[in-house]
Amino acid sequence: MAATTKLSPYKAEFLKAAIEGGVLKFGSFELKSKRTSPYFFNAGDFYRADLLRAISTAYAKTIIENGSSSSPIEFDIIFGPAYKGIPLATATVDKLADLDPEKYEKKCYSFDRKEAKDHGEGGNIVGAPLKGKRVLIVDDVVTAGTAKREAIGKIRKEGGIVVGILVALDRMEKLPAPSGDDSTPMPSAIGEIRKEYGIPVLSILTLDDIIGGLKGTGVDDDIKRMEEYKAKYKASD
Ligand SMILES: O=P(O)(O)OC[C@H]1O[C@H](OP(=O)(O)OP(=O)(O)O)[C@H](O)[C@@H]1O
Ligand SMILES: O=C(O)c1cc(=O)[nH]c(=O)[nH]1
Repeated sequence: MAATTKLSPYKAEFLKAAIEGGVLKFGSFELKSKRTSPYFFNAGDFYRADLLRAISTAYAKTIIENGSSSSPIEFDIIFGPAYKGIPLATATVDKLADLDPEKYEKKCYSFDRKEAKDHGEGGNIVGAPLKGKRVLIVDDVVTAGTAKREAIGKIRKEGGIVVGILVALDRMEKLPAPSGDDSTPMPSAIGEIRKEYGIPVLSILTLDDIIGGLKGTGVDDDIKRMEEYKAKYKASD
């Protein structure tokens, strides 16, 4: 892939790594929503060390960059919802400590079990205790928002304070309309979570970043299909 020019360097590097590593694919994919998408991002494929490094670096830089803006995300614990969120959250806290030890080396990670353990240490949270702590959720994507709401519920039940969510990709797409009519304007799942919980939901990349980052790289057909998909499913918020 030729170098991308419109994105900030860390976003462009992440996009390049995701495509070259086969994590971001182009073609025809059925989503959880049953929509047929011309692109698919599978965070379960970040299992190779160089790819894990690429995504944890991009998460860490998104946090650091946001931290220098007027609304910094201050947190004590990065929480990764089971299962795919677990390696993402642990790698991110490690990468943050590498990039800025003074600020991040005492930050912690934590994650949930899908099923509570009734022996040994018991419970359904592994890692740093959440009580009274500011918790940033790191995960792959938001589709309907169900898994994120569940994670927020678990964290709050343990006494943690959820301060934000960071995902790898914001697909910028609308929730399905109750009528099933795709032409009905609808908000995004990410937008609904922002409103409902009053927390920031950040992403490394958006669909617009992918389209913009790919322009001029000779994949015009993929770009066209993503633009058509966006025209059909873009959220109203
Ligand atoms: O419901 P949403 O918040 O929109 O998110 C969708 C989540 O669903 C999938 O993971 P899943 O919960 O199936 O768990 P897994 O990581 O074990 O695959 C996917 O990888 C997202 O993380
Ligand atoms: O909406 C989905 O099901 C979905 C889209 C995507 O790009 N990646 C993913 O893991 N799920």
